[in-house]
Amino acid sequence: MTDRLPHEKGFHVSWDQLHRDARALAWRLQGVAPEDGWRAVVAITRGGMAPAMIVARELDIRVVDTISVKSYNHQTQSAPRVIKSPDMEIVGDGEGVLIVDDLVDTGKTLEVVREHMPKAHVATVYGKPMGRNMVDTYVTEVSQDTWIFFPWDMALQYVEPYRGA
Ligand SMILES: O=P(O)(O)OC[C@H]1O[C@H](OP(=O)(O)OP(=O)(O)O)[C@H](O)[C@@H]1O
Ligand SMILES: Nc1nc2[nH]cnc2c(=O)[nH]1
Ligand SMILES: [Mg+2]
Repeated sequence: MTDRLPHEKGFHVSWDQLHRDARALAWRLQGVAPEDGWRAVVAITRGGMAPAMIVARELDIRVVDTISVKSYNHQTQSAPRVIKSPDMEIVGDGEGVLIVDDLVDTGKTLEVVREHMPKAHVATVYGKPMGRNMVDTYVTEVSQDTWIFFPWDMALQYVEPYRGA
């Protein structure tokens, strides 16, 4: 487990917001694409899968692979482990390849992923200051003491009105 600030704030992201932010990410990535476009997208599972799908759709990238890195159990972090690698025949050293994740926090996940594909372009939708240097392109920054809640971890539920009957 690593020392980290407690999460004092929550940043709740709806599907709609995620879609808009992932499209904004795709727009930026379009601006820095190699001349003949990105060769492939590698999603960091599981959180990178929905953003990677949206980016691949916007940029018409048909080759999509995954790398699976496990480090968090709820909000507790341990040393990241690669438990599934992408097809190295496709991604090679990462040249022309986009790596997509939902967020960077401490940057430890991306450190491990970058070792696999050193020349890849790393993109996340959200970022926190500690991991900022591990990302080439991202859209929205939140403070280090904020926990981001994604739509796949939430459900709509009834709330009591402020003033009861
Ligand atoms: O920058 P770091 O401190 O390494 O944290 C960022 C990673 O943590 C979360 O994944 P998690 O390990 O919770 O797995 P999941 O994507 O399967 O939910 C998130 O999706 C990033 O991949
Ligand atoms: N959902 C979620 N997963 C994370 N993994 C590391 N930081 C975060 C975060 O802020 N939110
Ligand atoms: Mg993840």
